[in-house]
Order: sequence, then C-alpha cells, then structure tokens
Amino acid sequence: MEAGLPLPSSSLSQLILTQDDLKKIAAYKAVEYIESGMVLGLGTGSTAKHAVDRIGKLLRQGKLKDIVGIPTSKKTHEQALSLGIPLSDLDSHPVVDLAIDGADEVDPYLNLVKGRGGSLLREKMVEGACKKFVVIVDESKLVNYIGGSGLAMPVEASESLSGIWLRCKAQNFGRKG
Ligand SMILES: O=C[C@H](O)[C@H](O)[C@H](O)COP(=O)(O)O
Repeated sequence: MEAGLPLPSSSLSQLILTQDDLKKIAAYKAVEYIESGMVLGLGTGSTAKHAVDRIGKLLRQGKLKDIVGIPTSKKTHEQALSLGIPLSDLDSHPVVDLAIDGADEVDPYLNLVKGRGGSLLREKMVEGACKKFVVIVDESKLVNYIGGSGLAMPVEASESLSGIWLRCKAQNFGRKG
C-alpha cells in the first residue's frame, strides 16, 4: 500500500493494514512537521526508515529544500546518503530543529524505551539536542508500564558513563571528585 493519506473513507472498512502499513502512516504523518531549512535528527529502525524514505522523496520532488539530516546510526547514515539527503553532525549543528524516531515501548505517561535497535547512545545525543521530538510507533509498542513488553531492555555501559555515575555518587556522599 502507498500510504499517501488521506485514504478514501468508502474503502476504509475493507482495508486490512499490516503492521508495516501502520508504521508507514505514522512516519508519513511525522514528516508533515518538517519545514524547508530545518536541521533534522534522523532516527533508526523499521519505523524511522519510512520517515527517512519520505524525506528523500519530498526532497527529490522539490517539496522540501535545504534540509540537513543528522543520522542516529550508520544504517540510517547509509540510507539517507543513498536517498541524497544532505548530512551533517552535531559538531556543525549543535541544535536540531526536529527529530523523528521510533521507540520500543511507550507507557501511558509517554515514557519510552528506546535502543533495542542498538543505537541508544547516538539517539540520546541527537534527540537530546532537538527542539521538537516526534516519536512514531504502531500500537504494538504501547505498554501499561515500562518493561511491559517483556522484551530485552537496552542498557548502555561505557567507561566514561560509569565515571560520571561514580562522580555523582561521590557528591551524594558529600565528597568531591
Ligand atoms: O535503537 C533503535 C531505536 O531506538 C528504534 O527506534 C527502536 O528500536 C524502534 O525500532 P523499530 O521501529 O524497528 O521497532
């Protein structure tokens, strides 16, 4: 199905949408928030991929102009390059106008689990620098509580991060350094 909304209402009752169709519809809706000239955070995963495809198409059609994309993974970098989306990084563009990405879980308070696709750290860097963050999910990602899917929980570990944690802990005990 080509998810070019709106769908004709007469055929709605006969449509059976796949999970991928739903991802695409959500992704295309998010892309409507993009304006020419924006610096965009480009998410990772099977849902965000539809958004990146759509951005590439709108650029080719001349409906979007002067977009700069900041990818959140090597895979997204390669996809965007193949679509001709101009790319940059946070050093050159420390403020991102809008980021679009999927999520692994969303609870009723809009808390998220992200990173099951393996790009948690870069996503946090890019999406933490954005003015607006649009998260696109199909209903399979909705949970009553974080962890409710019962699937793996992405965990981030690095020497520098544990260093930060140790420093915070030391300060809590009233020590410096
Ligand atoms: O690291 C991956 C990202 O957080 C993805 O946005 C997340 O895993 C959702 O991916 P998908 O859209 O493929 O379900």
